[in-house]
Amino acid sequence: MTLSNATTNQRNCRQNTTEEERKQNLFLHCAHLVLPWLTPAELANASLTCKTLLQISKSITLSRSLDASRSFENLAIPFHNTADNIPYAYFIYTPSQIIASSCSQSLQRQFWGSSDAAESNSMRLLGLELVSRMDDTVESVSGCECENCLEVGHGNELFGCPCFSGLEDVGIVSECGPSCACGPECENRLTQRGISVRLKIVRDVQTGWGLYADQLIQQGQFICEYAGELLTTKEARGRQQIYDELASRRCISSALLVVREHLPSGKACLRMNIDATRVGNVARFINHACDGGNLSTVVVRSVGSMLPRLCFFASKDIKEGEELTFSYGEIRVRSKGLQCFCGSSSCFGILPAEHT
Ligand SMILES: C[S@@+](CC[C@H](N)C(=O)[O-])C[C@H]1O[C@@H](n2cnc3c(N)ncnc32)[C@H](O)[C@@H]1O
Repeated sequence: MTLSNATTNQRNCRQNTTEEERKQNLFLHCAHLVLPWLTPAELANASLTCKTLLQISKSITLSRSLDASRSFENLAIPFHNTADNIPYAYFIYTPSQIIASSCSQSLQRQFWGSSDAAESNSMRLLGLELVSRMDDTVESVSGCECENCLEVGHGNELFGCPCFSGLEDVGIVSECGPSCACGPECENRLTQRGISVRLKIVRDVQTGWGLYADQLIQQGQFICEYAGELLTTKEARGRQQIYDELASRRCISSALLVVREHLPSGKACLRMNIDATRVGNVARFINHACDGGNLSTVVVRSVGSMLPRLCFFASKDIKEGEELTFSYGEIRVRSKGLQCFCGSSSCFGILPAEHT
């Protein structure tokens, strides 16, 4: 071989290597873009194809298990499982209520689990745009123009803002909203700033995933909203039938909540059907306790917002590591009623089911 032949071979070889590297980098880049959109079953299939995809799938699974909220909340909410080998629960995350019909097309899947923070952030913002937030449904009512919405009086009572009415004891609270001049930092928007207590999601063999306190929580502290798809009663009835059927075969853990607001006369004046089964937030993991648990539910109205929101507050002091629970409602005898494992001394033995 002559000297010039050898040099040409070396150059071809280097060009081939660079081309191989370029293809490999492109493959990696595409995999990092596509795999976080996959469901667990699709991810498992992809991981069987080659070592590279197996590695990426593993890192996606780890990052999913570290934050159920996909950075939508202020604090990460991790999954913990020593009961079996399921690393996380898969669903589409929304930090606030959404209208079911508008999300059915756009929210079939969600970007979740990339270890690249920049990519994750831009995809999260894209996800937020896809979510048609209830904040957009604004009534034309005039709100407050206070400089300081809530002032503390001598007896520690709050007063000042006409929007404020704190009636937690009867389960209704009114907050400043989109029609008010005050901004997001206003003290009378407690439930609008997202989750501010550390929480975790723990798996139990009998009750499945459950939401737990990861710090001491004081009585009266705001925990989270019950976010999900807002359904018409007709839609809710249809979905409940399907969920009941699937739940009796242990194929699904449904999270369809019916909220009724009552007039002092006892008559129901408002009914909300919130389904967090497919699209929801961490409240979908709150299990039932026959003794009422440690959470109370409060209907929160924000001035100018058309629809109220259902929020959870601590009904007593809650220790770090304690499970957060509330009562799903009255027990009703059903042929396919699920067994209750709440463990309280007043346990009825059967899970309450909604009259949808
Ligand atoms: C809103 S989800 C709560 C999260 C659920 N544990 C999960 O794994 O996704 C409601 C479902 O959780 C289960 N569950 C909740 N409380 C329970 C209890 N006290 N005993 C047994 N199962 C319970 C039932 O399967 C119920 O349909």
